[in-house]
Amino acid sequence: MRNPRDFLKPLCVGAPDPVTEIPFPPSRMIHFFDAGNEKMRAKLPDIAAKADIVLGNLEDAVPVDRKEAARAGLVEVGKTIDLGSTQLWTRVNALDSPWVLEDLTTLVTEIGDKLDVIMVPKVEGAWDIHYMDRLLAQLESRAGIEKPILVHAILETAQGVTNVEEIASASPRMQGMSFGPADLAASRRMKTTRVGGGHPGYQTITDPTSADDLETGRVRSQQDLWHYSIGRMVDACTANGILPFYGPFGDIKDTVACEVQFRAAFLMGCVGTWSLHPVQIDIAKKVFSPDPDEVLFAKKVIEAIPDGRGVHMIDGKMQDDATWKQCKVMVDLAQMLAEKDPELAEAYGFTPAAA
Ligand SMILES: CC(=O)SCCNC(=O)CCNC(=O)[C@H](O)C(C)(C)COP(=O)(O)OP(=O)(O)OC[C@H]1O[C@@H](n2cnc3c(N)ncnc32)[C@H](O)[C@@H]1OP(=O)(O)O
Ligand SMILES: O=CC(=O)O
Ligand SMILES: [Mg+2]
Repeated sequence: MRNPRDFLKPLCVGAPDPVTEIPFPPSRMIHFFDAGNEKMRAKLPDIAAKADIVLGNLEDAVPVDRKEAARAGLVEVGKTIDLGSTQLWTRVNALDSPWVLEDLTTLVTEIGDKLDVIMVPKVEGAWDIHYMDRLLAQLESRAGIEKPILVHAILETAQGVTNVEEIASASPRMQGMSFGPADLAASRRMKTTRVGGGHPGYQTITDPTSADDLETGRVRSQQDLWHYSIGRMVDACTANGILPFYGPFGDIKDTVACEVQFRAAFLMGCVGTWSLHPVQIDIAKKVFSPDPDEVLFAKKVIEAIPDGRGVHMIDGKMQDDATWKQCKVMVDLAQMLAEKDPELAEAYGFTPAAA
């Protein structure tokens, strides 16, 4: 284990100092695009105006013969497109692939000052983050980068889930984690063919009403395949001051199920999700911006209990120190989002000056 006193020292002479706090700007959706696809690249300024984070994907979904085009397209994006306050991320190829070294070398050297976060797929343990940590420090030093590039791990292998706590605490560069249900399903030998969401076969059933009739009157209920792993990810991230995200939802046309999957993750503590298609940006924005009625109630609780202590009845519900803290989480998030979005500021009842 590293000497804890060295944890916040750069891992290469001339590299920037690690951050002490992970920044938490609006992060409701990480919008994936293929920078090698000219059509998608052309849409990026409009997409960036709506999305909190845009991510140039170099890994899965980019075919082998277009890996270099995707990388070169992302360099062009970084050099030529002004994304305003929208963050620019990338997902590099996996650490066991032949492309990742060139991904990292090229991107840090060419647009390292524009990249906020590098998403690393198929992270299995702290050793993968340690590799990234040292290499990024060397590349940052060589390129004269002043702000450290942060690292985001995808939780998408059985070994990654087993080691989730050590991954979350492996480096001060760790910005957060995304849940990757597609690769995780394959890694675990789950018998599914989907990218996220539920499965009609994963159910519970009530007892039979009679021994002779096993069919009628029994209620079946579809269960959440991902609850356990998302819960572990949320706890590991939050315990280490980093941010948990849900990942992809592949049934682009099923906007209803997408919204349900996103909302389950939001309620469990995720701060955002991936959007794979422009239609998912609006779903993510709706779900990961807290409901105005909940925010108004939370504001009422905070106003009614200025010191956050004791027991109170508000609208027939018991409130105490713990509910006050929940309300504070809700209002702080609402305030942060309202600063970016005047419509939300109005819905949440913040005057522009207070927002
Ligand atoms: C398991 C994982 O690893 S998930 C992460 C990896 N996967 C990805 O990154 C996938 C990203 N998304 C995509 O490639 C596409 O959205 C697809 C393949 C899913 C669907 O694409 P299409 O069939 O072209 O969708 P559709 O016809 O509805 O597209 C409408 C328009 O939106 C554009 N568009 C689609 N997806 C995106 C996107 N992610 N970003 C920007 N523009 C997009 C299309 O180019 C098309 O433009 P046009 O109207 O000018 O022709
Ligand atoms: O990369 C994401 C996944 O679900 O796999
Ligand atoms: Mg994956």
